[in-house]
Amino acid sequence: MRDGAMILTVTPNPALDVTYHLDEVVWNGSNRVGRVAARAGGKGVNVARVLAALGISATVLGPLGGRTGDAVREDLASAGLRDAAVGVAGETRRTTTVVDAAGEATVFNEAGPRVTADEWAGVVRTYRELLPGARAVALCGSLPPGLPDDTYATLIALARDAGVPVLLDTSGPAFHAGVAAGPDIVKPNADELREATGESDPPRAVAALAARLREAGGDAVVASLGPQGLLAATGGGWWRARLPYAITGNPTGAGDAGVAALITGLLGGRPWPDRLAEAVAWSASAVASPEAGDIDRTTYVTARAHVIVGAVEPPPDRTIGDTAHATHPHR
Ligand SMILES: O=P(O)(O)OC[C@@]1(O)O[C@H](CO)[C@@H](O)[C@@H]1O
Repeated sequence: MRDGAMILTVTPNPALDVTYHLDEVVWNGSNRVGRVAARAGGKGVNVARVLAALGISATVLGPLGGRTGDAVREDLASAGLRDAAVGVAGETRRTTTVVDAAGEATVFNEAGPRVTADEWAGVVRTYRELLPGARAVALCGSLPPGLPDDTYATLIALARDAGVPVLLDTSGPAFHAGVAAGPDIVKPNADELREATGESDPPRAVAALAARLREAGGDAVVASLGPQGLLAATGGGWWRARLPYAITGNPTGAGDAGVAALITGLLGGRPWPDRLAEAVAWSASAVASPEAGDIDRTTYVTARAHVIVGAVEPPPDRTIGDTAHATHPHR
């Protein structure tokens, strides 16, 4: 571990996250919005925000452009987050989340601006410069139009060459290509698992993905299954972690809080059951806070005391791959 160094979060498609809070949404009707929040977002930004709240130094990297990009930069600065963003010509996107009083959230994510190869080369250059000072890297969220499917795979290879542990949280073809580059941890949700493996049964899907990840030199699949909690397949065993009760609020960003906890656990070399319990509790604390990227510490404390973590057997008809692959110093 590099003392005094930071966690680098990469968000290729950052956003100005706009959240509308209403008592009740009338679809096909006209709605009066009770409260509006607009802040810097995108998955890696949320991860950095949570890390910062936990007292861990984080740097945000990604392309930003136009007035929306300026608004994102300003918000990052006012949140005290270090930003290594690279300027691009296209206008940074907005996302809109509509949350009602029952905690039902509907998310509208714009595609984002087209990022050119030259512009992305600038981001990769900054990434290379920051890697030697990073304790870990989190690669998070969708790719904007214009970037190839192997964008994350390239960043993973660079991190591995530099000996920096890396976590990948994305979907679609970028996820497929990223897994093949062997990141230390991947964190798919139920839809991403199904999409990546063609399996609808989560344990079988996790087993299939874990086998693929191990083959590529990676280690752990931590699947977030909503109210059913986390299912993790690691080189050291399988675990399920969940809360015995439901949390209502805004679930947007809950996965990002979980990612922040997983990275913290990775750096501390904590046992997996502990890392998963932390991830579930911080995710719960994110649901209980109104905006993505925020956490509610009271909810964390209660949730941490109630998380149930247990070892589980992998599904019998699939292996999870050979655990005797070369071990990584950070695992
Ligand atoms: O379009 P992506 O990159 O997949 O997701 C973007 C996004 O919905 O994810 C975060 C919640 O995880 C929001 O802050 C953010 O805007």
